[in-house]
Amino acid sequence: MTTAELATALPEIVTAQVPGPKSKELLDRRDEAIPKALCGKTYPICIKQGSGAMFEDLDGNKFLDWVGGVGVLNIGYSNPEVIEAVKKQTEKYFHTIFNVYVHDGYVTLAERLNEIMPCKGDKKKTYFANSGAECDENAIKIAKAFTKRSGVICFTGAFHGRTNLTMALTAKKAYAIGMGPFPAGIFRAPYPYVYRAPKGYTEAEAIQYYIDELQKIFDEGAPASEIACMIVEPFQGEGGFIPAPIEWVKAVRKICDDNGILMIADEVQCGNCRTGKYYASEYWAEAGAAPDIITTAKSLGAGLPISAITARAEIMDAAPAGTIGGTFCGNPVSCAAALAVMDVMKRDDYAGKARHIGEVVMKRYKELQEKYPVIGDVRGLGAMIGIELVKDKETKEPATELAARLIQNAIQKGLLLENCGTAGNVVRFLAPLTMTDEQMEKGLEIFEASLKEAMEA
Ligand SMILES: Cc1ncc(COP(=O)(O)O)c(C=O)c1O
Repeated sequence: MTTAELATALPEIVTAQVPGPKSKELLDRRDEAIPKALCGKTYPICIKQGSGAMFEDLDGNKFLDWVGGVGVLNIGYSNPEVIEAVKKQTEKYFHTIFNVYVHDGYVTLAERLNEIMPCKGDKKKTYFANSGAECDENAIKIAKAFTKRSGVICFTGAFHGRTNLTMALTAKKAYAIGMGPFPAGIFRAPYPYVYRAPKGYTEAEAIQYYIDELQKIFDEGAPASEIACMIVEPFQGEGGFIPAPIEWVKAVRKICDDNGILMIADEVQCGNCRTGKYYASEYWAEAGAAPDIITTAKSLGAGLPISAITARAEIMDAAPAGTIGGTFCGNPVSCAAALAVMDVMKRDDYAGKARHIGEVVMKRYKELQEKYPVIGDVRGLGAMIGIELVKDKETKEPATELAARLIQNAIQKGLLLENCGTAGNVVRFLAPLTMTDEQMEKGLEIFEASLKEAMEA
């Protein structure tokens, strides 16, 4: 099958079981060659080629991908314009070390991001790193340099990466076992998940509860004058696909303004058109609560490693020479890919595509919520949607095994899904925004059939 044919194909299993024989052989070799920590058994899938929202495995099974490389493939697999830009760049040079000799792609990409990033201020600057963890870590270093303070506030459910500092900010304890000691001065407040606020609260009361909990850090943890920054995911990803309510964001903005604290929006997963805006912080800016610093990665380079930190010039210029930078940061091939991604996403209105897909999927998920008592909360922003499985709507007890069975069933029918959330009971929707309407319908059909089977097991 050609990649052009694959882009519009429908999910279909051609071997009786996943994994088929060719994939099985590679999986066995993987188990011998790669650390156990990276050899999970949930996804017995080996890719041969991808196109649009589809990929084909080594055995010819065709999958519709609703995971999208965990937010990396907003523009789909192997976009031809990105391929062309990467080819052109590789024919010129692969690498320069930016602080020794400058290349045009780095500067142009920075200028383009400075224009569109909805953070506070007029004159902005951007610095590039290689991954989500690196951009978050560097945003915090820059915030410390600017404020001359060392404290950092993060939130429950947060995921910011796996370097020593970002691991300390990441909430999931299992990811950090035996990895300490971690840096001092990190404080954690509850992320404003209204659905799980103390029983009986109205939405407004729940938001106030989360604001009060945040304030407690200043009373019990550290004075506000010692805090450099707060780092928040506008739409929490790994923690369970939860949008931060705008009234809470406005209150956080005020707390930051009143106390000289910088507000960092981590758009590593939710950025690059996923939520129906180019960056989710646009929703905050429209409400008068723009963050000071925005970090992004994943779909920025369509799969090539690149991440960005953008803020007003006075913040970015506070980092002394030598404190930021790295050999591969702003690699020319990654910058070329990111520039092509931005051209395509702006020209073809990818934010609009996310709104369209989001509307259709959300409507269907809400119908499923009415129909099946195992579906608790359903929430989303654009095409970033979480559907939560519970044992009982009243108690909201997580149905973790049910989510695992649903995912397994869907894989056998050609739909790739992934879970998230502290209990692993939220199924996330992160399909490439290139998905056709026909593929979306087929995916929704498979989703419901897989859920029904999982409930009957
Ligand atoms: C919100 C957020 N921040 C940071 C990261 C870390 O990114 P990376 O895995 O590229 O280091 C992730 C990864 O999933 C993420 O979702």
